[in-house]
Amino acid sequence: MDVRERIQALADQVVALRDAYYRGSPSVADAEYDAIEDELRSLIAANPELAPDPNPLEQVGAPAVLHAPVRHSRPMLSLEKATKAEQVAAFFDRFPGQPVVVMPKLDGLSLAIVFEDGRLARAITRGDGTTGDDVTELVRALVDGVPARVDAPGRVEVRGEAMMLRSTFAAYNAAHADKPLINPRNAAAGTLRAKDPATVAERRLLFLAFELSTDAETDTADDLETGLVALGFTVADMRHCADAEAAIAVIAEIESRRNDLDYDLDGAVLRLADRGAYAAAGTRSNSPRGALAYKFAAEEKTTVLSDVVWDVGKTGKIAPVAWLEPVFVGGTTVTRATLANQEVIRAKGIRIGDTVLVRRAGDVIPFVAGVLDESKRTGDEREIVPPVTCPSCGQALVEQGNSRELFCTNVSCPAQTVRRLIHWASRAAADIEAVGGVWIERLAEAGLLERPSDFYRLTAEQLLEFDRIGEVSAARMIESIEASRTVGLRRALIGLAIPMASEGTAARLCRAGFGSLEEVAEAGEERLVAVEDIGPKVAASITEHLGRLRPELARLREAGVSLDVLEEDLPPVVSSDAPLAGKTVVITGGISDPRSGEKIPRPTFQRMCEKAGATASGSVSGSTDMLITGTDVGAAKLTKAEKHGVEVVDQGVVWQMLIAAGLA
Ligand SMILES: NC(=O)c1ccc[n+]([C@@H]2O[C@H](COP(=O)([O-])OP(=O)(O)OC[C@H]3O[C@@H](n4cnc5c(N)ncnc54)[C@H](O)[C@@H]3O)[C@@H](O)[C@H]2O)c1
Ligand SMILES: [Zn+2]
Repeated sequence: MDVRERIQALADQVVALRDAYYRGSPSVADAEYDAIEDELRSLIAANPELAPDPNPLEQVGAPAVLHAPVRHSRPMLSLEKATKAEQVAAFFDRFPGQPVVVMPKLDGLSLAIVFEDGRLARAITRGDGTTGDDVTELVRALVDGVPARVDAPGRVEVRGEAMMLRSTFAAYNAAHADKPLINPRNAAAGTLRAKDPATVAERRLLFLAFELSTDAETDTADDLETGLVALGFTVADMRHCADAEAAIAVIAEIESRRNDLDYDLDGAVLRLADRGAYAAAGTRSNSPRGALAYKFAAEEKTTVLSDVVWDVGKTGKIAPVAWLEPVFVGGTTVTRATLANQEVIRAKGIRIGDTVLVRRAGDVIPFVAGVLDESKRTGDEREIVPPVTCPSCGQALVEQGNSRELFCTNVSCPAQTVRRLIHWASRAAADIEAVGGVWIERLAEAGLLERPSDFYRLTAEQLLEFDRIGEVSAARMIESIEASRTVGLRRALIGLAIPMASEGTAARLCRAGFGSLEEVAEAGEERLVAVEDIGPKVAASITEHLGRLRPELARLREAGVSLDVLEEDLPPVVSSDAPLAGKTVVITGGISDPRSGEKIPRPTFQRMCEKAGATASGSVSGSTDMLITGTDVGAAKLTKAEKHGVEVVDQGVVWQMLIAAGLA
């Protein structure tokens, strides 16, 4: 194929892929689409005379199907892309002396919100950049962060991104396993295409603002962020940077914090902070000159599903694991991903041999989001058939719940035994660091390990029988096991892998006054449900399983393993004049000691607040009294705090209280 043909083929592909994407059913991952655009861009740059006409790279979006078309006051453009530090430096060089803000490039859906004489008049999607869809009613009903009124006369237009939070996305998919959403961006776009807000009520969105334009006579701040905040908007997290070096540092920081946020971002945006300067910089055919997008590594890619293996877990659950052709996604090479359960596989229509979309975003385990383009099928794909017997012990499996999860109920199933032993030795439990999973498996095969208490009977002599264990490693293993005898109530309970009992459950039992694992085993369901956040199902599971494990608890005790509550797991002793007495607090952002500037891990700071009488909770809700903010606080948390009328207090104020009370 000559260059002319290649350019035409790529241009056709770009048009077709955009069309599918803007209709809501992308056929490739964004990273793959971007690669096609990049190739086309560089071929055209090298052969400008061969540029196709029209050139899709000079157009925005796609002529989407519009229900209620509205023309934009000014085009809604794309952004120029950068991937290198030099490009950031070149941007600063173009605008000497101009202040620049750096903010996350939010991976949602752009909206223009128009106010007339203070009232919300219209909300419009980007569409093809010139004409978008009127989605005012949907925005009023479903999008947080768009005020119904602003205190400004004339015409005010605010642009920004409508985002589905990752937590909303996960909750929706958990509740609708039969019809899962593929990713938050697509979900946001789909929400604003709905005919009736009631049908998508569980798919709330959050609007984060990043652009402001007003009539000449309207007196608002020159600084973009100040202007948006004054109008009452939640603003994309903007940071002023004086030079390229500072901007590059902020970009790196945004990328490193990417996993801590509750929304997807696919890069960072640099933009002139002064509204007048941004407007004066003007535009190219499809992007503003006063902004630049720095792209990060993709969190979604497509790859081939080469097989599905059914894995036996520590509670006997048999879960499908996707074996993938290696793919670089979310910063690492992924070869395995979860497929949840047989109902999810069925709902998504996945087959072995399919090209699947793999997502690894935030702290979640990589998972197969679905099949994007069924037309890629060759006919050689195979159906995924769930097993009827346990792959480890051969016992017939039982199905549980709506998602028809499969379980092996054989208590002496070898695969489960090994998983439980590995779990006992894991960091969150007994933390037997020197005995890894492979050795646990060998020791179990050799008949030396069957239950947690067996670890404490192992001798160096027994270990030395194994080919690849020498004196030094045998001694290390024994020492590591020895040290784990002080495991205590909380971590022992975690280590015993009681179904439905989480790490939080174990912590709450300790704080509720239980002194030992035996006491929990004897408590009975009634006493257990009295503990905060422990429901009847969890209580029943604890009672049943700890009852069955009574002989094992006795063996652990006999081996000198502590199953008593440890001082570190008890609630701190609070004096009556404690400065935060009775307050429920949420801590967010980076924490550092104002006296030394030293970074303080959040659990350490939380512990100090608890000593000052506070009860710490993980998320802002109606029962929160105070949101304690450190550095780089996400906009979503602040919006939520505002919504619930929660007092927002800077960490500095709390540090002063803690220091004055002698608690820090
Ligand atoms: N998978 C596919 O087949 C396919 C097809 C077409 C497009 N796409 C994807 O769609 C995306 C759209 O590309 P594009 O060129 O239209 O948009 P872009 O990547 O150039 O970004 C422009 C958009 O970024 C948004 N944005 C987010 N945060 C912002 C901020 N802080 N400041 C300013 N703008 C901000 C705005 O909504 C703006 O419309 C790309 O990520 C591309 O990969 C995918
Ligand atoms: Zn089994």
